[in-house]
Amino acid sequence: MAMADSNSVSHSGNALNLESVRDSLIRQEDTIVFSLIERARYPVNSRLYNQTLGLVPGFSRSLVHFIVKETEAIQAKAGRYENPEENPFFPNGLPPSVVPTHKYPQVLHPAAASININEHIWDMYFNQLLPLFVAEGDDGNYASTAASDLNCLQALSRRIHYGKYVAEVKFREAPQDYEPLIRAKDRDALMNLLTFKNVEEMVKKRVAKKATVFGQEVTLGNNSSGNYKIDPLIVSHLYAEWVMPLTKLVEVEYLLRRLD
Ligand SMILES: O=C(O)C(=O)C[C@]1(C(=O)O)C=C[C@@H](O)C=C1
Repeated sequence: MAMADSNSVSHSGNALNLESVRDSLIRQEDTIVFSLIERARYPVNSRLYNQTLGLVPGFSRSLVHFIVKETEAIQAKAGRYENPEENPFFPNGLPPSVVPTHKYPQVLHPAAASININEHIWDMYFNQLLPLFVAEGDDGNYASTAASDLNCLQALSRRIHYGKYVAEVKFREAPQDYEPLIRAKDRDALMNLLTFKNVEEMVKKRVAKKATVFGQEVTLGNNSSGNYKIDPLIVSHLYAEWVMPLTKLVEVEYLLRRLD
């Protein structure tokens, strides 16, 4: 029988420890790599991101902004943001959930809810990452392209904000090491303490390998074309330059609030 994957602490009921939290990060790599492969099906479609075209009557921002905001509103009604692992890109004015509340385990310090770096993730994704891996051109598939963008954004956001759980585990495992640094508000020392260079090297190699495996042309013969749907080097660059540094930023922000 297939087992439900333990993609998240809030669903798995697993003990919270560094291994289980890292397992979740590893599983989330699959989601991120697949979401990028899906987005790469479409060309850049830059009209989607242009604020000045006025594509949506009465809405002054870009079409992608409109689609993300409206999608988040319906997902909020269905309870998505009741899950402490999920953070909206447009938190202001979101409608409340209309479905029965699910009891998510209270793992995090309540201050976790005040940490949302999605503005940063939005900027990184559209201005730095996207131009690296999509083709030039415009095929008019704006709604589908925006849905793909939202999948990428949500997968990246979930992974990066998962730093809250990583930080909670690290704090619980060594409060005597973290507490003095938190009291001294010493960001640099906290950053050093929570950094494992060897783990980061493994993550970079593994995500590049996943991009190679998931993004290869599958044929029935054994002639591999050597073409990948997303360049494995771009995926490891994404992790090295943005995903891991932003996860660590979330970890530091969380720890700084951990004793409040
Ligand atoms: O695995 C950890 O310990 C994490 O904090 C996660 C992570 C990452 O983002 O992948 C971040 C910092 C560490 O240096 C190693 C990896």
